Amino acid sequence: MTKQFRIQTLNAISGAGLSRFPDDRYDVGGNVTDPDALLVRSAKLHDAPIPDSVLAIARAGAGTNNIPVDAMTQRGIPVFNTPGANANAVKELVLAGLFIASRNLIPAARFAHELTGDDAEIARAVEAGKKQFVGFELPGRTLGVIGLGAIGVQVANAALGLGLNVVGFDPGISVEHAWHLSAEVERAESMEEVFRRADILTVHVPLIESTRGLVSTQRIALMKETAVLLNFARAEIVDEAAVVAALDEGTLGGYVCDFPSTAVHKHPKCISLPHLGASTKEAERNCAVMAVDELRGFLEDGQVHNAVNFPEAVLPREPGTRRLVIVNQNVPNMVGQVSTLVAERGQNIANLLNRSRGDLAVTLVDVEGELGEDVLEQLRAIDGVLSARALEPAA
Ligand SMILES: NC(=O)c1ccc[n+]([C@@H]2O[C@H](COP(=O)([O-])OP(=O)(O)OC[C@H]3O[C@@H](n4cnc5c(N)ncnc54)[C@H](O)[C@@H]3O)[C@@H](O)[C@H]2O)c1
Ligand SMILES: O=C(O)[C@H](O)COP(=O)(O)O
Repeated sequence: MTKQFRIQTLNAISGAGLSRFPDDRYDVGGNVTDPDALLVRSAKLHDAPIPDSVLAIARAGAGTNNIPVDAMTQRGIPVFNTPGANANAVKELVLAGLFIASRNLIPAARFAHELTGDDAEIARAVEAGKKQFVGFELPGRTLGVIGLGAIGVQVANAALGLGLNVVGFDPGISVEHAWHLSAEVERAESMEEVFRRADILTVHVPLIESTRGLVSTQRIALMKETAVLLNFARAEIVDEAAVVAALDEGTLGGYVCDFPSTAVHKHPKCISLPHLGASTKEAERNCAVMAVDELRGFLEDGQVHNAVNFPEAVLPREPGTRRLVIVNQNVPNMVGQVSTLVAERGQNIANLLNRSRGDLAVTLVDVEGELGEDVLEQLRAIDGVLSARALEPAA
């Protein structure tokens, strides 16, 4: 039996999320063809053809740099992500990174793993060898945080609890995140100030053109020679060649990141983890649940919540009406043309919502009576309409 919606998953997505797609109406899986929506984690979609059937893409996670967002916007396809759903998991790994760096934990564990002999010999080797792993304590040191979004705020607040001084920089901090940021976090006047002052510096910005190579040769040169750089955001935010050069010259103390590469994974002053930031059961569940709910909201009701390229458009369904979901360019007279078209058919509009973001707008129109393919053809023919769908009556 053909089901109403088809979802193609391009990564392993938590069952706690997938089970929210009602079985009787959704076909879900990696082999689904002609999907209405794609559900991904880190799968790279830039070079993959996105089928014409796709109405929406959801990223069960934070970063959408693996998705051609601009091209999807041009096609009128919303790209959803799951803000904050994995922030605690990343915060915990960043804290682990702090301790890994301050107490030389990975080389120390490697040393212990390599010990040979009987217990007495091991005990002697431990006492002789441990001095090479002497670390430093965190209270009184300064943590610099670049990017105070869902993750940066949690890292900053938790670091205060460990006795660190925290200095942060985020010119675009949201009101929501500012509310959650402890007043004890000092606001830096510039990014450079953070680089200069930090004993440990951590970056929590998205990978976009303006953040690519943000940790550059020039900025690393501002850092203390003993400073440690943490990168649990994206590899490309850091100029790896510049980091390796500074580590080799002794002008940077260490680099801990979530992104192994040929440049860093074997470097004696680098610790890299295999992109584990969001890999907890809790984060995987949170992200999947949120992403599935976002997709269902859009497919079933035309609602847009947490899209990175679309305006928020949330309008409760009007019982008994059919809904037109129109994605259009944000130009004058779109709503006028849509409502005229409906009125000329002698149909009443029970409810209407028009929301815009940049060059794009979403128009939801709840209409009394039938809506056939003809009205959709007419809507799609309007200059500036990118897509139009009609949804069955709400219960
Ligand atoms: N390692 C992992 O597994 C993992 C997991 C989750 C997220 N991430 C990465 O971390 C990034 C941040 O996640 P988030 O949930 O905190 O996102 P978020 O959108 O809540 O926060 C990002 C913050 O960065 C700020 N920002 C952007 N450009 C900046 C700049 N040039 N200087 C200073 N601040 C700037 C924004 O204003 C925003 O407040 C994601 O985009 C993703 O790439 C990695
Ligand atoms: O941006 C994110 O949310 C993280 O990088 C997590 O990626 P993952 O879902 O592939 O673990």
